[in-house]
Amino acid sequence: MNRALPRAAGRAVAAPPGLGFSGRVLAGGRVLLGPVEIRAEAGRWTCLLGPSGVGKSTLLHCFSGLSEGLCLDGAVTADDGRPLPGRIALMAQSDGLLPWLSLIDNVTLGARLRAQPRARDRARALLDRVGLGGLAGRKPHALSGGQRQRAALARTLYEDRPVVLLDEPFSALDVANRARMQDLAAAQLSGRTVLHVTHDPAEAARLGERIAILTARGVEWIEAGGGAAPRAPDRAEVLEMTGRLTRRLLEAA
Ligand SMILES: Nc1ncnc2c1ncn2[C@@H]1O[C@H](COP(=O)(O)OP(=O)(O)OP(=O)(O)O)[C@@H](O)[C@H]1O
Repeated sequence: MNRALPRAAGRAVAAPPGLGFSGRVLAGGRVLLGPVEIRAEAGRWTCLLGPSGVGKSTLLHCFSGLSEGLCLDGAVTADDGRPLPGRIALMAQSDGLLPWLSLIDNVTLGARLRAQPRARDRARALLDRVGLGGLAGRKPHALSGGQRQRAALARTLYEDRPVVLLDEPFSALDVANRARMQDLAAAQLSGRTVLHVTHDPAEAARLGERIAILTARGVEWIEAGGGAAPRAPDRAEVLEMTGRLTRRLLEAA
């Protein structure tokens, strides 16, 4: 199949594959997740909600290959049949910033670890976009929790991958920064395959093209309405969807 290449900030990226996981995940003989079947469609933004401890982060770790200590009784697939390593960026729940590096060196860390040239101008531009342009030389300990999370977002966007996994990426942000960072991520990651774990129904209602609720009983899919994302937070369809998702999560608890 011939897919248009998404462009972000004027840069073409490789065609994104869809992702699938089918099966169970175990650790030490205990089932952490599943049996479950879940898909993130190619080039679309999928939000994943669900109660704490149901296995959302575990699923992202399986997709990203960070499954140390986990036993996969099932399959992770890319629908173009090609290997996933090298095509995925993960923004984990913890910011993972290295304390001895400046912000700009943290943003370009992936390139450094891969012994690739570092695009410092692009890193600076991304730090600007997340509102940290004046702090590029600072070390992480001198930042607030929300600033650290925005630096981690800049590092994820810097990776410029066709598949992006986001684990509660805006959870530490104030309302205004949260809306701004949601808008930025939606623009930068448009056309990529995004799987976004969140506890915030309003966020899923703004950003999700498809929304999944994962519970111990399985996955419920909800097709988002309200037009192209990011949707205005006070749009009637967004408010209605926020209420609907909240009700479903309360019922699932
Ligand atoms: N490597 C591991 N070894 C053993 N147990 C694990 C491991 N990783 C996760 N777990 C357990 O698996 C379950 C699912 O954890 P996970 O972090 O995936 O949940 P979650 O849905 O992302 O929760 P939250 O919304 O609170 O972040 C939890 O009971 C957790 O304690």
